[in-house]
Amino acid sequence: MRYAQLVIGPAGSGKSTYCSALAQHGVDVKRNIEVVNLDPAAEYFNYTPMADIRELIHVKDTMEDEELHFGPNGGLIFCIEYLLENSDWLHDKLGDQEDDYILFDCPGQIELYTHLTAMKKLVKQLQDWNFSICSVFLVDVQFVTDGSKFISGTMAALSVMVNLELPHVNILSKMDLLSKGAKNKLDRFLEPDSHFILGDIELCGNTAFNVKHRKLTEAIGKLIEDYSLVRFIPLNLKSLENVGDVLLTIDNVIQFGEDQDIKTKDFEDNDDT
Ligand SMILES: Nc1nc2c(ncn2[C@@H]2O[C@H](COP(=O)(O)OP(=O)(O)OP(=O)(O)O)[C@@H](O)[C@H]2O)c(=O)[nH]1
Ligand SMILES: [Mg+2]
Repeated sequence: MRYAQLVIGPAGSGKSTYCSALAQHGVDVKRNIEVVNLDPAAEYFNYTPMADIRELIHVKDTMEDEELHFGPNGGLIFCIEYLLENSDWLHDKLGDQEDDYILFDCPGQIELYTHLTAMKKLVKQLQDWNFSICSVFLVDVQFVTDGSKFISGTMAALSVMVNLELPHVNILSKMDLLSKGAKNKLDRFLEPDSHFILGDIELCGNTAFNVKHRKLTEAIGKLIEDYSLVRFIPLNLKSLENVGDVLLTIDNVIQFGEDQDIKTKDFEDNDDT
């Protein structure tokens, strides 16, 4: 078995920073964590990738091509489909090391995860190569600090979960940037309590539309609460302990380390006899 995190989320949510921080954390705790760059338009990241899609195809190739003439978003989708058609390239780059742990740093176009099929096909390919994989959806915490934004962030997470059909972890990134007041408020959101979230939704006038709209928001809030549909884990990359905890949560989801535990236990049992 091999292990992977599909690191996804909106543009600028901190995916590449997360990947490089986790790779560095791996070095600190003597764990091998590799990163693969899957963003064909990436300009800068702070890690040494074990594979980089830009070596295969760059989004500029698709935009400058006389026949294709894509814009940046269409070009990106073309690149991911091109990668799927040339999966041998990725297979070679990934090698076949048992117990490998790889982060896939994905592009920031949210439509790739909410309704297009290219990412799903990529996931299927990785599973066929024996990867235990989960999606890690990053949301910039600064975009969910009031009630209505929190609900819309939650709905975005939910549509990604439904589309990818993978074990899934939602992360609130950039916690280090949050003020103390905002942090306290967020704590109330994180214990799903739709009444608190709803109390934080501003009503601009009591027009018939606003009243209806509020009812809808309440219904969605209640649905999320009653079914515990979406949970977020806050991540502060500046806290070593927090990074370790988040990694452990994800390890459990992809069952990383379970074999090792069993092996250790067998050994201990043998010792007793
Ligand atoms: N303070 C702080 N800044 C962060 C953190 N994570 C990311 N940033 C900053 O946010 C910006 C975007 O970060 P990236 O890691 O490039 O985000 P991304 O999701 O990879 O962006 P795209 O690949 O363009 O979609 C950069 O300026 C980062 O320095 C964080 O945990 N704390
Ligand atoms: Mg990036």
